[in-house]
Amino acid sequence: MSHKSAKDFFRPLAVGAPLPLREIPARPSRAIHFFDPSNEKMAAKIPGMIGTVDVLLGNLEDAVKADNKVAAREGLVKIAQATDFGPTQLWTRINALDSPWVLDDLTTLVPAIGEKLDVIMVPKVQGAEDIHYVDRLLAQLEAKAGITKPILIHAILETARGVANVEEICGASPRMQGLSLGPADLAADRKMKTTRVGGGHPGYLVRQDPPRDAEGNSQIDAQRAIFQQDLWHYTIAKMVDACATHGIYPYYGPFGDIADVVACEDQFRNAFLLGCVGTWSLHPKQIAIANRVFSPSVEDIAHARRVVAAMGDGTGAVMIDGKMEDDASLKQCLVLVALAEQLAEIDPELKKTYDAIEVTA
Ligand SMILES: CC(C)(COP(=O)(O)OP(=O)(O)OC[C@H]1O[C@@H](n2cnc3c(N)ncnc32)[C@H](O)[C@@H]1OP(=O)(O)O)[C@@H](O)C(=O)NCCC(=O)NCCSC(=O)C[C@](C)(O)C(=O)O
Ligand SMILES: [Mg+2]
Repeated sequence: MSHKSAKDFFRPLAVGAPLPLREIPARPSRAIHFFDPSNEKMAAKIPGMIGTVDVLLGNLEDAVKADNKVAAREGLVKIAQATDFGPTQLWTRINALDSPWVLDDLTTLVPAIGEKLDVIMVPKVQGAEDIHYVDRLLAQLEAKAGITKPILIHAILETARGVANVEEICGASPRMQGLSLGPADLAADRKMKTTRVGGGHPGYLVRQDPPRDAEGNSQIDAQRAIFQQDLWHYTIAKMVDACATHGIYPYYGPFGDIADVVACEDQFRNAFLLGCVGTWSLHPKQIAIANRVFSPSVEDIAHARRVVAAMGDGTGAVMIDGKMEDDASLKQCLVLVALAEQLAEIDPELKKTYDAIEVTA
């Protein structure tokens, strides 16, 4: 097997293409909001959403009817050309690499709106070879169109092989920006026996042991607590480790039960706590949930700042409220403080909230 030299990653893959980035910027992306550019009612709402959501994503793949694929592509070009996105990022999800639409997606979008597109999400990525294909093609198209900044790639993990190859996918190109979980396709590909788009399942549970009677016999019919488990824990944890290893960003993905805003918030928060930086929003009402969950809470920031203040030069151990804090808990607190600072830069309301926190001794 041949390997690139380390320095090859810093050279463009086509003469005249922009230089690859050495670091992926940590731009806030709490919610990646999906819209179908062929749906005129939905598309009309997009300019008004700028500034209220971190990422707007024109979706061309699944959830867009086959008859509307060309209209979606052309609709995205029209919206992007006519709109100043200000602080909001513009992403797209192209069709799958084995579909009849993807080549036209790329050869249309890059020349027409390549300067405005921050990230291209590639669905159903199986291994590094899929990223290499898109990487080279993007470089050629960028060079031809005179694009000045490299368009980044985000891969959706939605096949068993993609999950098995997650490490090589993350490291396949300096364009790799991050990963999202694609729970619906992944469930189908793995032959899981669920029928939902993300979220939990009441059958995936652990049950409390049965109580015993005076003779020591198990009372299996007694009332026992059950604890529903998270179907996605393994995959998300694997994604988080692979992304952290490669300096890129993990995201949860879709939560299809739009009406169940409570369970949606729980699923998002699990991902936030495990290390994800954001999630998807399929419906306008999921944006506020994502923004709330993926912004550190006032309590967390108040505590983090207290630890930072108490830890002085960052070494040693101190007691705060009966708990030991040391170098490693300080590092966790610094993750939260840094995230709050990034978010405050783009979200004036949040800045006011964080600025108002008083640090107690
Ligand atoms: C769920 C649906 C059908 C409910 O659509 P609805 O019309 O029934 O909803 P509504 O509550 O009646 O809508 C209220 C208003 O909001 C608008 N609206 C509604 N949604 C949006 C939106 N996203 N962006 C902007 N506006 C939106 C809608 O047009 C309407 O406007 P109106 O008040 O003027 O009548 C609709 O929200 C929708 O199509 N959302 C996007 C779905 C999507 O992108 N799915 C693909 C991603 S998930 C996936 O692919 C899986 C994955 C990763 O690949 C894998 O796990 O394998
Ligand atoms: Mg999918």
